[in-house]
Amino acid sequence: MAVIDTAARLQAAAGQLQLALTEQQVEQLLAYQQLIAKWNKVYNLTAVRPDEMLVQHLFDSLAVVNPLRGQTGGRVVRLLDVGSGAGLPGAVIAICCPEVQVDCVDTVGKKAAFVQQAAAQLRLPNLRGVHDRVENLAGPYDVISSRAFASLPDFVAWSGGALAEQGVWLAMKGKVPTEEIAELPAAAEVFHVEQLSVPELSAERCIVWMRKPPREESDTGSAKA
Ligand SMILES: C[S@@+](CC[C@H](N)C(=O)[O-])C[C@H]1O[C@@H](n2cnc3c(N)ncnc32)[C@H](O)[C@@H]1O
Repeated sequence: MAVIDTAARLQAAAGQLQLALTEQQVEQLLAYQQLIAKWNKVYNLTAVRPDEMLVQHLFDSLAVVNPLRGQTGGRVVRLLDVGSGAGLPGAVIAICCPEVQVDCVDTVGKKAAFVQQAAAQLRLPNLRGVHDRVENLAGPYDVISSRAFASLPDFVAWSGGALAEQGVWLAMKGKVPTEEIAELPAAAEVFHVEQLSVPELSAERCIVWMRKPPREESDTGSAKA
């Protein structure tokens, strides 16, 4: 009964978010949530209680899927989810967007191993768990996402080396982080702050979209002396 209720809530949330999920994707999302709940004690994945995971983890992550598609236009892209923990939002993106190749990086080996295990069990060839510090990754990735990871200045500083020249950062935040935006280094600029509405959640949520500023001619070495 509980499973049926959960599936119905998930379908309703997907409808609210205007996401067309296949039956298989709904099953994968529910199975993913169950995997987190099952392995949480062993892998120390999340402090969120099992009965809160549907909204706080799944719905929250599902809310970024259409905004992401708005940026990529449905193209095949590489996405790096930084400080991904149990795979949030990376695993949810991998389930909903087969065209997105998702790498979830975390410094904690157990968490990266969990994502690898989830990818195998859920049969997701586009999902990979990477055990490393983001600072060590070179990419290039078209999109770099994070949720509950770090301040915006730290996020872009640590992951900038892995972002493609034309790539974008997708930072999931609660209230618009005005102070963090003001403290961004010159190497990153905000081009959009997108408000999100998460089903069954009254808290504020937004995406801060950032990119590398266009290079000056002098940066490219093509300017005349
Ligand atoms: C608060 S958790 C957020 C997990 C997940 N994104 C979520 O929303 O549930 C932050 C994660 O960042 C990881 N982390 C911290 N510094 C990191 C770094 N330099 N590179 C990769 N992962 C890092 C931690 O191990 C931790 O799992």
